[in-house]
Amino acid sequence: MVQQSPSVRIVEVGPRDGLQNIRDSVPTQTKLELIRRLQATGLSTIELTSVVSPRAVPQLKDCREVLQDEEVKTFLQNPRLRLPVLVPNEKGLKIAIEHGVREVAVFVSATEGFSKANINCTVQEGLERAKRVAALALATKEAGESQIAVRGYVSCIFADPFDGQTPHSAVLHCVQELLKAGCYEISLGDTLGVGSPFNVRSLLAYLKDNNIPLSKLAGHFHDTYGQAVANVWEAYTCGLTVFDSSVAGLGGCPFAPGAKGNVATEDLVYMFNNAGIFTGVDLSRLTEVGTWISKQLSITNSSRVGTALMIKDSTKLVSGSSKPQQTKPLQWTLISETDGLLLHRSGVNLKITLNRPKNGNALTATMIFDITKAVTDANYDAEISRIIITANGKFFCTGMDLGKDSTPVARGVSASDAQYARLTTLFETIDTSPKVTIATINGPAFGGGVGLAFACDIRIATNSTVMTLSEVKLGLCPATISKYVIREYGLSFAREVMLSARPVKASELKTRGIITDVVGNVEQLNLRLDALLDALRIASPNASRMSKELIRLAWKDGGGEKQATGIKTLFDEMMRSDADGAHGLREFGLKRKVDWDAHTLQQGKSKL
Ligand SMILES: CC(C)(COP(=O)([O-])OP(=O)([O-])OC[C@H]1O[C@@H](n2cnc3c(N)ncnc32)[C@H](O)[C@@H]1OP(=O)([O-])[O-])[C@@H](O)C(=O)NCCC(=O)NCCSC(=O)C[C@@](C)(O)CC(=O)[O-]
Repeated sequence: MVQQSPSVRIVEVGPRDGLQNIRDSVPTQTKLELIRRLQATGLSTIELTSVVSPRAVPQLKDCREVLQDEEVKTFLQNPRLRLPVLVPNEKGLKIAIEHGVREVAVFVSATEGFSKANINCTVQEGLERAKRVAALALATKEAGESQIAVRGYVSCIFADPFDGQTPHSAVLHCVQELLKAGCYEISLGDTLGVGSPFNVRSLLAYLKDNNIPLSKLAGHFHDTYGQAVANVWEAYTCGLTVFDSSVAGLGGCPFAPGAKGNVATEDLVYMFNNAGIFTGVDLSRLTEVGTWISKQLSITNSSRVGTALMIKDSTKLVSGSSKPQQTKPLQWTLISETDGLLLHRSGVNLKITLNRPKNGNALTATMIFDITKAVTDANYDAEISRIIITANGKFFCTGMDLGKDSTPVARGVSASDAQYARLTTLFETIDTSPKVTIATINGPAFGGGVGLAFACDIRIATNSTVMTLSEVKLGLCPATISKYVIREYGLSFAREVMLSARPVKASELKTRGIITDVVGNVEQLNLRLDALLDALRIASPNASRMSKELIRLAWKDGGGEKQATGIKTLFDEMMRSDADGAHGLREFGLKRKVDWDAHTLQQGKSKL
């Protein structure tokens, strides 16, 4: 297969620029793991470390160990990878060469104040030093090997923390000198992160007018004022195609109070991907690296894209796949059909479909009995892990059957025990089910229909869904369902909607966290359900049951003796040698992920 070469090259500077300002020492193994993970995302240029004095940059005092690592050594020999190492002087260069480094980076500041503070010399002295290092590096040419490539950095291109604004001419001077010294590329660093697109365009135009080929320049923007992504885009439209960035936006500048790190690599990849500009980087893997390193360093992930994608991923479990159309639909087999109810089965999933659309799926006594029986049977079936309640037609469920022969009150009779018992048993059977229950709500719900949805663990819905506690309009109250409605809504909101019978739309239900996901239509709802069920394969059914029990204990007996005893019982149960935990931990030790659906189906025969 022909490999497409990236239209934009990203220079990942996380392991060096990103880490060097972190005060707590980062273990070498974490640095190595970061490099390995970054390389696996498709990034082909990664700045490995900096061979500097441990006194100057204590965080990178393990640069030799990093370069000596066997995997890094293999990377260094890979002709497809560029792995620059920052070297401040000849000593650093010598060490880098000894470790097989094939590309080094030299750096200067365009401004005197920062040069003095950062490398304790004038700009001119810094340039002389960089030139000496570059000359030595370029002179190095072992038998059969190409010479060492040299990249140049110019910092403070827009402003200096001590001197203020940087004149364009100061940047031009440094760029000219470094190019003359043999640097193949100069990275222009907005070290303080103060520049904006206007400054970028103005500087690049000036450099171009002064005969600096833009193909020799790279952009290195920090994000202090939130302009970094915009600056990269502006530089790209001006003609630059190489950009420095760091995963999770790692980095900072000790001389710029409040300075943010580098522009986040995730944000760049996302931006270029959206513009159809190929970076060669797998965004999803990169996001995982950003999340991982942020956790390792106990810092907030500064990548907006990384954070957004991480949240999206973490809600996938309850909200289904972000791309339902890419989910392979499950095969559902009809296993039973009664008056008003269909039962389908797919693997460990049982779907109960209310099938009385002409009457808005209002709950007849037969339906209540059949739903209760189906849930009860499933509760005892070791091969069922999840129960889905959904409906055919325009409505999800219009609640208790109000037909004239259906309710005692409609018949002019007061004896209501049987109806009370029916409804109570129905909702309680669902609510106390040890299985994961999912209401897949295809449209409006009223009264008992709301109760049906609220007795379930997870709710997903179409945007035509509206929930109405309409009982007061009929002179009734939401009696048996109140247990679940008030639990999920909370007292104040429950009071408001019970007393007003206000229809609550899907969008509001989503905002309130009642519905985890809203989709456009029933087809999408079915796909979203399948995606959700697929995502839940990672969860052990027994662990889910115990988790449900913990929630119940907190709800019913929070802070009390019963909760404490219940937690202890569940703790003991999960630690048993024959429990799911034993299997899960064994597989974890073998670095294997458990498909709990497959595992469940291997145990015993289904009763249904
Ligand atoms: C749903 C809309 C807005 C549709 O309003 P619409 O779109 O104008 O359609 P419609 O009214 O023509 O309804 C379509 C069909 O569904 C029937 N239908 C509809 N709902 C029921 C029902 N519950 N029971 C029996 N039949 C029902 C309705 O009678 C009609 O059948 P058709 O006349 O064509 O043969 C309207 O029909 C309506 O307002 N229905 C009543 C909804 C309601 O208020 N439900 C609450 C019931 S009380 C309850 O659930 C008590 C409980 C359980 O909470 C107590 C407790 O908690 O203990």
